[in-house]
Amino acid sequence: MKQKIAVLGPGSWGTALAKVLAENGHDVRLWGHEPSQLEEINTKHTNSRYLKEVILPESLKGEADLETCIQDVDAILFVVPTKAIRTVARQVVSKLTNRPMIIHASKGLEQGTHKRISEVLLEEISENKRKDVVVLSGPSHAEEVAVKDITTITAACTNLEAAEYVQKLFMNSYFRIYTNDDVIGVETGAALKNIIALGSGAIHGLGYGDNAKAAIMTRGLAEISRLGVAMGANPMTFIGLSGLGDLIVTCTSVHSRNWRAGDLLGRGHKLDEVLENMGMIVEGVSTTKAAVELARELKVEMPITETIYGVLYENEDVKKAAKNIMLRNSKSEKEF
Ligand SMILES: NC(=O)c1ccc[n+]([C@@H]2O[C@H](COP(=O)([O-])OP(=O)(O)OC[C@H]3O[C@@H](n4cnc5c(N)ncnc54)[C@H](O)[C@@H]3O)[C@@H](O)[C@H]2O)c1
Ligand SMILES: O=P(O)(O)OC[C@H](O)CO
Repeated sequence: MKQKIAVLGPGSWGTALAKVLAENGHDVRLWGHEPSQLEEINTKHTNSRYLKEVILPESLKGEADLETCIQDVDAILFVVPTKAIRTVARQVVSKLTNRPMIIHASKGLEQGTHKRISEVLLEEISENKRKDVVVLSGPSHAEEVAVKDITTITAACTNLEAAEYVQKLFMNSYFRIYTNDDVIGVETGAALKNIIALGSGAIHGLGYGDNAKAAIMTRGLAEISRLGVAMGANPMTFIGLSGLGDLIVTCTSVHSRNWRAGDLLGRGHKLDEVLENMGMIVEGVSTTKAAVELARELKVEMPITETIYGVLYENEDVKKAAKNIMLRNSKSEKEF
């Protein structure tokens, strides 16, 4: 059934997801705070800063006024960077007139609180103002979804009916959605893979080969799972789309902003310079800080994440860091 949907965040991912929804016949409005970008979406049907050469459906409307955008919608999809989730949720809650389904497709952990995004949304949008909160996550670069390349991702909610509602909204011949009830596992896999992608890019930038890439992905998955399980996740979720699947795509694709940022760091560029040139969100940088703090608090060993933290926040030399991690005390692969 045709649904009215507000998409908040007209960056690469918000635009690609809004395009899928509009192509599926839904009434979609895309909200952002850059008037010229919304004007471009409405007149030229493009969003050239984020998705070059992609033509958007004419039915997809850009909307500058948040209140108008969320008026009477069946669902609201949050796709702003993690650092903006709480602020945007607060803006939304004061303007809600009905009880929409809340969906989010962002990947990260909140700075300071270390909360998952769905936790922030549940905290800010009280139950009487919304239906469930559903997480959308998996191996999916916006650039490929926007040209209808085949993609599979996960819709997660403890209420499977809500996850199935979201599955139906998005499913089509190039975009396949699976459901999952392990929200913690799906969100932690999504957030933490960006840290490992930074490392995988750095390894490439330093000139190491495929063995090193396989090593960081495999041992990275081990530490993602360790922290995720300590947070309450089902370990099996980490070999699914939102875990291993997303780790593979982010650690191997040139589309990945996290991988590209890591590659530049490996080549000796400074973090500030890398982030300035990227022009889009690189979630792994702030997630590294939140993950290290959380791992220390929960007493979970995360040597790769700690090493990347040293490079990002303590000015450690990336070349030396790569050597040092290889020379840590020997251990068994079976130690979880
Ligand atoms: N790009 C992808 O392929 C992809 C895929 C899956 C998930 N994600 C996740 O989606 C989230 C968004 O990523 P993206 O790639 O679209 O980022 P982006 O940098 O391309 O775009 C971010 C958008 O959010 C807007 N924004 C930022 N702060 C805002 C605020 N306070 N209020 C309103 N709008 C604000 C920006 O104007 C921009 O339109 C991230 O968490 C990312 O990890 C991205
Ligand atoms: O471009 P990245 O590194 O933010 O990754 C995008 C998506 O999360 C890949 O699934």
